Amino acid sequence: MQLKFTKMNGAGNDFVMLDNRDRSLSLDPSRIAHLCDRHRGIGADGVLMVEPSLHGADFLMRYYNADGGEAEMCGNGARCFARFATSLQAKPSEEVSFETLAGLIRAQITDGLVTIAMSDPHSHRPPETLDVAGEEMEVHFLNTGVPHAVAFVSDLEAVDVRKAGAALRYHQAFAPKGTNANFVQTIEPGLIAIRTYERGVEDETLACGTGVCAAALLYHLKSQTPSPISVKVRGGDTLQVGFEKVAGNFRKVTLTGPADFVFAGTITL
Ligand SMILES: N[C@H](CCC[C@H](N)C(=O)O)C(=O)O
Repeated sequence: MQLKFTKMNGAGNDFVMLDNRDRSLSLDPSRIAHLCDRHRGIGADGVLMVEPSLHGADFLMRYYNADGGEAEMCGNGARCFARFATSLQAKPSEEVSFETLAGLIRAQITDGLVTIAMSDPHSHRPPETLDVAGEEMEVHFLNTGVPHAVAFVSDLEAVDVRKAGAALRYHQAFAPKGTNANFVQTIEPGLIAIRTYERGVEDETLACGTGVCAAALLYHLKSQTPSPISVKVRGGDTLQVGFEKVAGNFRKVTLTGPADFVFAGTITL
């Protein structure tokens, strides 16, 4: 089987993009994982498929992690999806909407930067002290389309993200589905830095969009710093998170950042 694909990345979080508007593709988890394999496949943190909308949006977005499992949402992936899906249109639009398992996402494309309006965050938990790989950490939690545990630290470079990230990702407190694990350091008021161990990639990624949103919103709760909040990711980019508070709840959360085409090709499966 010859499969056409496009490779993109959003702030270093990289993806295989597939056009499945005819719904002819049916890839099992092992094939998805093969596409993401950095030695035997194309190499990526995940796979995004463009499918026809089911409820009146422009498209439907399916997201799969590198381990082949489907996830509800992907923030960096959604920005890449917006640019890729509109590139398939006869007259590419600058605004696009698409359904995800986490809800409807609207995107605005301007000069290579993409702003997505996220689904409303939920399931906020007050911080709790957890044993994370033998170290006591105060851990916050928020679901921004997918689950995120966030620990604020004084020195991001000193964190063993693979060890502490895996311990948090599989921690009993987040069983059975687990969570993404984020470590955040305040750089200056309104600017934080983040490192993320991603569920389903099972490693640190160069950026995690939904993690960036969770970190920014939880940082607001800690510091009362107003919107927008800038977040510097491991890959070197700085993403912007906007939000409003309505009756104490976060609403109109937006994520702005790059979404770049890298190459297109055909893989033999
Ligand atoms: N690994 C995440 C999904 C992708 C999130 C990340 N790539 C993003 O940009 O939001 C999970 O399984 O919950």
